[in-house]
Amino acid sequence: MDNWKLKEHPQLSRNNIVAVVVLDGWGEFKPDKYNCIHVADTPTMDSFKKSAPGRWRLLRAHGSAVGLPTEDDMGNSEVGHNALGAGRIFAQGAKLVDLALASGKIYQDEGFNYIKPSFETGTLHLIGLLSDGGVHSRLDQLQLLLKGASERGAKRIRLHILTDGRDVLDGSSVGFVETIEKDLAELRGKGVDAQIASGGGRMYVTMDRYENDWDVVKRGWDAQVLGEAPHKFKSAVEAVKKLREQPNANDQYLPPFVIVDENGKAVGPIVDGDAVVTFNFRADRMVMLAKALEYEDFDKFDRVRFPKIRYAGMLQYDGELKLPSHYLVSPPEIDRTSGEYLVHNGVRTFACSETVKFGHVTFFWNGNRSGYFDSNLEEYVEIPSDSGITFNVQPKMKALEIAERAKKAILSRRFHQVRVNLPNSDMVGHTGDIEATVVACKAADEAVKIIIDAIEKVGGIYLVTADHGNAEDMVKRNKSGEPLLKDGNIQVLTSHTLKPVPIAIGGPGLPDDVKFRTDLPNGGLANVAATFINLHGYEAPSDYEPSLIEVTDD
Ligand SMILES: O=C(O)[C@@H](CO)OP(=O)(O)O
Ligand SMILES: [Mn+2]
Ligand SMILES: [Mn+2]
Repeated sequence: MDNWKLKEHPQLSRNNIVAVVVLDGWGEFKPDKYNCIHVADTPTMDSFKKSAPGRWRLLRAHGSAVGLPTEDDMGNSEVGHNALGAGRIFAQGAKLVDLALASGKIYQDEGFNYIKPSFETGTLHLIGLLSDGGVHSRLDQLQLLLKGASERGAKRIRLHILTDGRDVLDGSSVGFVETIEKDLAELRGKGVDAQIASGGGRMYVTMDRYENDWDVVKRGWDAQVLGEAPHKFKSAVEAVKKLREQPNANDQYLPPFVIVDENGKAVGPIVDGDAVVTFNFRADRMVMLAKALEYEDFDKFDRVRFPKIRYAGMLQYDGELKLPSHYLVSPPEIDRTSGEYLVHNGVRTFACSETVKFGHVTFFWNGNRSGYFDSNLEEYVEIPSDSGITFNVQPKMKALEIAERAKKAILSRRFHQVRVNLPNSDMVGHTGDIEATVVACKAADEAVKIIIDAIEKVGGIYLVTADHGNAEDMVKRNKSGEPLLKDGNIQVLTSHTLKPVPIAIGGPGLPDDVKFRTDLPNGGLANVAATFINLHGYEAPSDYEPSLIEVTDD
């Protein structure tokens, strides 16, 4: 690729300072007491809405608009930020794995053939998130993989499960474990020695991200590899049921457990000669474990034992690090992202969030690629997140710090694009704590105000949007939209939603005649990159989804 030069925009000038703000988990929904954004005091975001339709509108952020298999798939940060940064819609991991399983190609490709020799004398270990959430993994894909691997010679299989409660309702873990236990029993009926070997809640065991807290990965390592955990059970159904009885227990944070035989011995530690597959397709929360499983040199925690295994990821999780080096399905090839174009055209970028979302505006934004395109033109700042807490205890998180850092970058006039992710509505929404989520939404709104004020001072432009819904609806509903009661109680929705997200543009640098086009009613997140490329004074590459704006002459 040598033609990185973007054409100058015929009407919009270059060298503007453009703030690109992504509110994580901020969708649009009717006023309702379970709509935390509506309940919260959010004057800044509300004020944008008044400029509709010309400078405020809604965007699609789920399903096919972000490359997911069906319109029932809620949006998520990975696919959302991929679309925002890349300006095009790519078939995403969930879909690519579906296709590879349906065609059987998954069993013909390099990754599976790499692990297969271990089936002869070793065990096949499958590690991943056990739910049908479709954000990080999917139960039906795991079921197909179990069947497919056993038909192709895996004689001893151990499953290391992570319970969800974040992409699906809390408490649903029991049902998922029961379902997979049935599949394993069927396999045993066919002579395959298959069982669950360990488990734990995704947020407490294994699925940390962006190196926020290595202890999370270590707890998983101890259970999965060493066969050691504070809790030991004879069966996983019993484990999950019992551990959920502890005060304040929930699926996301279940402590690690191992399954033991009648002599109290762990049934499935990972040992030399075994094969391991991490079956999540989504990258961010698997990269840390992938490093622990693959890197010879590793100093993040004491692994005690580093077994000689054949390891493959469901996908390759990091295209820059080529991690893991073996994988069952090739990841989407998200190339020529907006960030790469901007550096080739001399546009200077500053990106910032706190640890738990830092990779969203860098790694995901740049097409699942770590590092800078050009460190002379880019600066990425990570504000350390609190670790070891659930964010309902600190619903303001680091929103203020992120906004202040962005403000400084804007006022310095050193950057053309100042890009941030404000995590509050998403991270606190996932805790299911409605009161705290209201506080979170207000904090995010205040952070937006700080950034907008800075843009005002430098005569710049702002573009404020979100990656998917979450805090705007915190209750499970029936088909007619009423809360779906269970035993007379509402069921708190901890997951993302299918709702559209707002986008607002403005600022003193935005010419009066710039408005949202009216001919893109189905516009989605992938249309945003061309939009901000225009705001930087350039035409977007011709194969990008069209820009949302036009320069009118009235
Ligand atoms: O926390 C996460 O991993 C997901 C939900 O599973 O949220 P987000 O896509 O917003 O990062
Ligand atoms: Mn998100
Ligand atoms: Mn989320």
